[in-house]
Amino acid sequence: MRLKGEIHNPCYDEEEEKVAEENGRELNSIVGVGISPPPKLVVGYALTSKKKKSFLQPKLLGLARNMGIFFISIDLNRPLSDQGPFDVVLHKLAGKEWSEIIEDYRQKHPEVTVLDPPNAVQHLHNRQSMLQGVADLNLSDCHGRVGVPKQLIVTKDPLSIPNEVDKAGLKLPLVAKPLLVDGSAKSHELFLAYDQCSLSELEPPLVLQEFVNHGGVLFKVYIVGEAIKVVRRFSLPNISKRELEKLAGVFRFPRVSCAAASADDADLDPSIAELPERPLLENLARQLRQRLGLRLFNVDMIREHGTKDVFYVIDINYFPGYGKMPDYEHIFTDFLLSLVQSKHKKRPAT
Ligand SMILES: Nc1ncnc2c1ncn2[C@@H]1O[C@H](COP(=O)(O)OP(=O)(O)OP(=O)(O)O)[C@@H](O)[C@H]1O
Ligand SMILES: O=P(O)(O)O[C@H]1[C@H](OP(=O)(O)O)[C@@H](OP(=O)(O)O)[C@@H](O)[C@@H](O)[C@@H]1OP(=O)(O)O
Ligand SMILES: [Mg+2]
Ligand SMILES: [Mg+2]
Repeated sequence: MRLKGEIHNPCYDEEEEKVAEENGRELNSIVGVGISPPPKLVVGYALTSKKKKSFLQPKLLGLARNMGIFFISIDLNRPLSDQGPFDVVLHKLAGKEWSEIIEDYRQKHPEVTVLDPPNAVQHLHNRQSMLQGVADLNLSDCHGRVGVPKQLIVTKDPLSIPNEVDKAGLKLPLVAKPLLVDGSAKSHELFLAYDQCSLSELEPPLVLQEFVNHGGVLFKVYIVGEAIKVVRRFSLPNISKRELEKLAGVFRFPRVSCAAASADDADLDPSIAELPERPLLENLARQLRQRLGLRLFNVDMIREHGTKDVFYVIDINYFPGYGKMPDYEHIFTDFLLSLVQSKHKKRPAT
């Protein structure tokens, strides 16, 4: 017998199919034979193949299985309500159609924890709404200040950009980022602009953000429910005044901070590498969690070079590359189990 939600999905590669089948087979035998206790938690997932590979690693699946957590692939060709039953649905897929499906499912199945609500995820698909409100967070008394670099949104007419930048008082160099983040490679194509005239070469819609010197180190703050994990990553080096005077043009740069190579073990200047203080991160994460209505995201933070505690949030990502987060399998399984526990707590005693 096959479990509901396990019918062949053409998006699968063979390895993924095997993982899901193994999970399902085991779940069946546990439920059917009745030797082991029933699974505590069934997690349905709808993820891209890239995400399945990086997230559903054997170390996560193995630990989860031992804890009674089973991951089942959602079949995108069948109605979601016919699959499961799930306790949790994990999802990251692009497109309006999927958002509507998952929102409809959420409304009809309030007993299922959908991670995360599509309208909240949507908020991060636009680099303007993504950072809205970060500067207003109340982080006083909290071991540092957190802001957003000065930025300008350009939606049309590239020829007007130099003038708009001038009017807005934005200082060069600028980082140009596509306004919309839709999971495509194009939405991660970023440029550094060294002079005002060349800005008209850029393709709106985009965000122009002041480049903040930060010593070439970035802090990735991963959030999984209540848990926070921060890692250092390599980033763009400082740009000196001299360099700025010498250079003109817009230059595309690669995805520097996405590389799995962490800067955690590098021999770095301590004033640059020192992690933001824990109370600051806890406060930031708590407020962002509330404000965004999300439980799975990460925040890219930089420290203004030459300061001890002036930070900027430059990017927030939904369901980021947790596979690269140290200890992610324990953090994730603990989080999933905490969802069942909080559900039980909410249930009225009979
Ligand atoms: N305002 C800024 N000042 C200095 N460096 C910046 C700034 N904005 C971006 N960067 C650098 O460019 C990189 C990419 O920027 P950003 O994180 O906004 O793009 P992204 O495509 O959303 O990245 P991700 O892969 O994390 O989703 C950052 O990791 C950082 O190294
Ligand atoms: O590529 P990875 O798996 O590492 O994860 C990256 C993730 O890609 P994926 O969701 O397709 O996996 C990106 O998502 P989209 O914006 O493109 O939707 C974004 O969240 C990055 O910030 C993540 O890198 P990290 O911030 O964790 O270093
Ligand atoms: Mg980023
Ligand atoms: Mg991003």
